[in-house]
Amino acid sequence: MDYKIVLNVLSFWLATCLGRIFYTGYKSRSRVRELQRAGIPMPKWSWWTGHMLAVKPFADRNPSDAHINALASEMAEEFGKTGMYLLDFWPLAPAPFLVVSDPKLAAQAISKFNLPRPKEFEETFRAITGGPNLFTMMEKEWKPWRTIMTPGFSSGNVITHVPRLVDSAEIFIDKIREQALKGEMFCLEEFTMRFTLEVIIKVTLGTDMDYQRGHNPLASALRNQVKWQTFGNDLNLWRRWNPLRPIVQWYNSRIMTRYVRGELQKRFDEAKAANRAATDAGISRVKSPTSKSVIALALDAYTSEKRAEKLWGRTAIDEHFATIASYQIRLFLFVGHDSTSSTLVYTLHLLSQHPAILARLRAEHASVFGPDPSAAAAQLRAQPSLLNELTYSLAVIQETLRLFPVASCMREGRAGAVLSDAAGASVDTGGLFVWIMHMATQTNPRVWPRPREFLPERWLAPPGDALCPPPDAFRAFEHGPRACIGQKLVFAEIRTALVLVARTFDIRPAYDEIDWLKKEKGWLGSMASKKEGVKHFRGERAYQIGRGGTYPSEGYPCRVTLLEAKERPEP
Ligand code: HEM
Repeated sequence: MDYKIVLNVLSFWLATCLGRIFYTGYKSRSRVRELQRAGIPMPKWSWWTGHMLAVKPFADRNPSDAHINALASEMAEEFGKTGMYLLDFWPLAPAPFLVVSDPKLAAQAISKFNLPRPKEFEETFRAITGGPNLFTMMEKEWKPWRTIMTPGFSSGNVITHVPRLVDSAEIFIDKIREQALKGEMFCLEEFTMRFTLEVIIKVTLGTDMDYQRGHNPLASALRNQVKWQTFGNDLNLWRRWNPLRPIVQWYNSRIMTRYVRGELQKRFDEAKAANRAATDAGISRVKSPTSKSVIALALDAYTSEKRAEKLWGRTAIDEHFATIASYQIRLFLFVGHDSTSSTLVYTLHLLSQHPAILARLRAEHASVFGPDPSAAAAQLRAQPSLLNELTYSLAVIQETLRLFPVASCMREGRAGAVLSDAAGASVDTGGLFVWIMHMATQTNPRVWPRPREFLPERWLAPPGDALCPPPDAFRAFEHGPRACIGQKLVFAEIRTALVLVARTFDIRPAYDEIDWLKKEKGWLGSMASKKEGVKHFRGERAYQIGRGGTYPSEGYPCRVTLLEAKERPEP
C-alpha cells in the first residue's frame, strides 16, 4: 500500500516535471517561430534542435576552443546585417537570445530601457562571490552598494594608488627580465595574471599579498574557483554537471571567505582606532586614517550613513555589512584581475605586431619620462598625474579593447521594451535575452571605418573626422548606470605597466614554436595536426578562448629580449 503511494507520488512528480519542461520548451520555440514569421533574421532553425545545428559550420571553420563570443560575432557578419539576429539554444539556455551588433540597438537596450541583467547570473556568480553583489543585485538593492563602492574607484582615488601600481609593475618586469635572461619561451598570461591579481588585492583590500613572488591562499583559491566554474555556456555536459564541483568550490569558498573577512576586520579595527584617537584629541573625525583602499572608503561611507558612534562602540564589524561587503570584494577580485590581465596581454601582442605604433608609444614615454626608461618608475611614484599625459598610450589600450573586448553584455528582455533596427524591424524583447556582442559591435563594418585594423589614432581623431569612433559603438566597459566601475583603474594599471615594459623589452609571440612542439611530441601531436587550419580566428593565432572571461589562446607563448640602450628612442 505504502509502496503504491510512493510510486504514485513519484509518477505525479515526474509527470509534472516533464510537463513543465515541455511547456517551457513549447513556449520558447513558439516565440522563435513567431519572430521568424515576423522576418527577424536568424540562421536556419528547426522546431526540434533550434539553432544548435546552425552553429556547426561556424564552429567547424574556427578553432574548436574559440570563445563563444567569437563565433556569435562571426554569425553576426552573416545574419546580423540589420544589427540583430536570433539564436535559440533551448534547452541549454532557458530563453532565445537576440544578438545585437549595432550601437543604436545596444543603446536602446541599455540607455533607453535600462534592461536588467538576467536573474540566472545570481546562481552563476554565487560560487565565486559567495552571494549577491554589484553584478547580480537588482536596482533597489544595488543602488546603495554602488554608492558606497564608487569612491574607491574614482579617478581621484585611483591616482593615489599609482605608487603601489608601480611597485607591482616593477616586480612584473623583474619577472619578465628573468625569463628574457633565461632565453626560453614562456607563457605571458601567468605573469600578467599574477600582476593584476596582486594589484586588485592591494586596491580593494589595502594589503600587499606579494602574489607575484610566491603562493597566496586567497589568490590560489580564487583562481582555482574560476577554473572549476561553469558559466552556463558549456556545451561539454560533463563540465556542466561535474559532481565534484560543489565540493571543490565549497572548499575554495571557505578559504576566500576566511581571508576576506579577516582583512575586513583589520580595516575596521584600524578605522576604529583612528576614530578613538581622534575623539581623544577632541577632533570629530570618524574617517579611516591613511588607507584609500576600496574597502576602507566603503567603511567610511557606511559608517557615516549609519551614525558612526554606534558602530565604533562594537568590537566586531557590523555583520550585515561585513557579509555583503565580502561578496562585493570577492566580485572585485574576480572581475578585476582576469579582464585586465587579458587586456594587457593583447595590448603587448598588438604592439609587437605593429612596429610603427610601438615606436610612437615608446617615443611618447621618452618625451614624458626622459630617455632613461629605468628612471620612469621613480618619476611616476613622485608624480602619478604624469599618467594623464600618456594620451597615445591610452588610445592604444582603447583600440586593443575594441578589437579584443573581454566581455559581452547580457540583459533580460521585458515586454514593452521594443528594439527597432535601421531596416524598420522591431522586436519586443519580452521573453528573450538581449545579448550585446561587443566584438561584433566594435568591429561592425557598417559602423566603423577600417574595422579590423589596429588604428590607435582613431581615438585621437576630432569629432567630424571620418576615423572618429561613432557614438555608442565602443562598449568595452558598457554604458549607463551599470557600466564597469573599474575602468579608471584598468587604464591606470595598464598605462603603468606599459611605461615600465615597452622600453625595456621586445616581446614576440611564439605560437609557431608551440604548435611545432605539439605536433612533434606525444599524442597531442595527432590532435594538433587534425586541427591544423583552424588555429586562427580572423587570421589571428592569439585568438580569444574561455567560457566566462576571454583569455589569449595557449596562455600567450612568447619570447622576450631585453632592449639594448642604443635601440631606445630619443625623447
Ligand atoms: C579590461 C578590464 C575590464 C573590462 C573590459 C570590463 C568590462 C565590464 C563590462 C562590459 C561590464 C558591464 C557588463 C554588463 O553590463 O553586463 C562591467 C561591469 C563591472 N565591472 Fe568591469 N571590466 C574590466 C575591469 C574591471 C575591474 C578592474 C573592476 C574592479 C573591480 C571591475 C568591476 C566591475 C563591476 C563591479 C561591474 C558591475 C557594475 C555594476 O553593475 O554596478 N571591472 N565590466
